[in-house]
Amino acid sequence: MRVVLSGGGTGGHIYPAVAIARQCEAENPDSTFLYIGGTRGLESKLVPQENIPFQSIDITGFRRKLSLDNVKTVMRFLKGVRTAKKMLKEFKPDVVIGTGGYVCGPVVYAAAKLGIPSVIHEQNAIPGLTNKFLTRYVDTVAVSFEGSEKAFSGAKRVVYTGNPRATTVAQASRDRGFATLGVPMDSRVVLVVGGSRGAKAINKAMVDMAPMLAKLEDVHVVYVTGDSYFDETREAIRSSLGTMPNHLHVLPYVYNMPEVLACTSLIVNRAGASFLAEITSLGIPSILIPSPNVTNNHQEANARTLEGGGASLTMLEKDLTGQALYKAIAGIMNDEAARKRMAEASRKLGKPDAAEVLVSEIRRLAAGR
Ligand SMILES: CC(=O)N[C@H]1[C@@H](OP(=O)(O)OP(=O)(O)OC[C@H]2O[C@@H](n3ccc(=O)[nH]c3=O)[C@H](O)[C@@H]2O)O[C@H](CO)[C@@H](O)[C@@H]1O
Repeated sequence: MRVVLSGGGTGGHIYPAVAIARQCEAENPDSTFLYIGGTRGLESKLVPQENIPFQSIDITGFRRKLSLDNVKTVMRFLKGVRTAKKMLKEFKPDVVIGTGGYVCGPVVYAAAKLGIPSVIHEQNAIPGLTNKFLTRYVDTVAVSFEGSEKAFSGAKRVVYTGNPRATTVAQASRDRGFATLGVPMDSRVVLVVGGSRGAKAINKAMVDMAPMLAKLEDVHVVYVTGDSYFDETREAIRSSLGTMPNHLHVLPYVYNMPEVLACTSLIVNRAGASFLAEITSLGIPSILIPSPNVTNNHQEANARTLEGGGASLTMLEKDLTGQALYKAIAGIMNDEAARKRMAEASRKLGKPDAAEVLVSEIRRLAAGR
């Protein structure tokens, strides 16, 4: 099968596309791929590292307010469609898959216009702008939440698949997670992350909380700042504590996140949909701090779903302080029964076979059925 993948901007749109490629390969090692991403998104760095052939087009997103920039965006979109058509005619895919983010707009639209079977995968319960626009052009919309089908009125076909990244993490090695972190096997690990790009508010709370962490017994705190905040955050912690404690591991980014998640006891995070699919696939309890700066406040909706199921605590950014975060972490890590109950509830919300379900839909389309 010849497959074009497109999605980007942030990790939450890129990794599901990579997970689809891995599942296609596992089922048929002769599968060939082309990933079409944006010139400026995180995908231009991550996809080549995954050894998936990568080509880029120049594209920006729409602003919600009327502005001159939107005129330029329309021009770039049309140019993007022309470029994508050329790439597709050359690669001759059996199927084209978009996983959200601006860049998949022109690529999936071009595929539909050329009559190539196409699919979009939506990670959130509320669709993003690009996927909403593409809904009426594609053959299938694959959704991550059961019941979110109704958000895609006008689609030819909507299928509940879950998020394919759930399958990747379900297969990851826990031992390799401990080994790459350099902590003893079976340590209790609390992982703190601010989505795929880091989050200033979480970084500030972590700096304030750092002196309290020594009170958590037998716990390793792995704290991922995001590339662009790494130096300043690490320095702030060092200067507040005078040293970097052994049980605190500050990292800019984690490239083998599935393995690190596999050895995590509790996660503190934003509430991006791909991350949530991953942590429920593994049954990890969580404290979620939804980003207040996303379309339709969809991260709070994501977080409330997990909280409602008993898998998570939601902490709104306006209530986030070092003290409040420490209290929430200690409350869960010092109460093993509560942590286990949350873990069980988290696992109940997971869908670890998502990639298989989605790839079987992709095969059906590629075979022209
Ligand atoms: C600000 C914004 O618009 N965020 C959106 C974006 O979030 P974002 O890109 O942050 O997405 P998620 O939090 O859902 O996923 C992040 C992905 O990056 C990976 N990862 C992250 C950090 C790291 O160090 N290493 C690593 O590999 C995670 O394992 C995960 O696969 O896409 C999500 C869709 O999925 C949306 O729900 C989010 O609202």
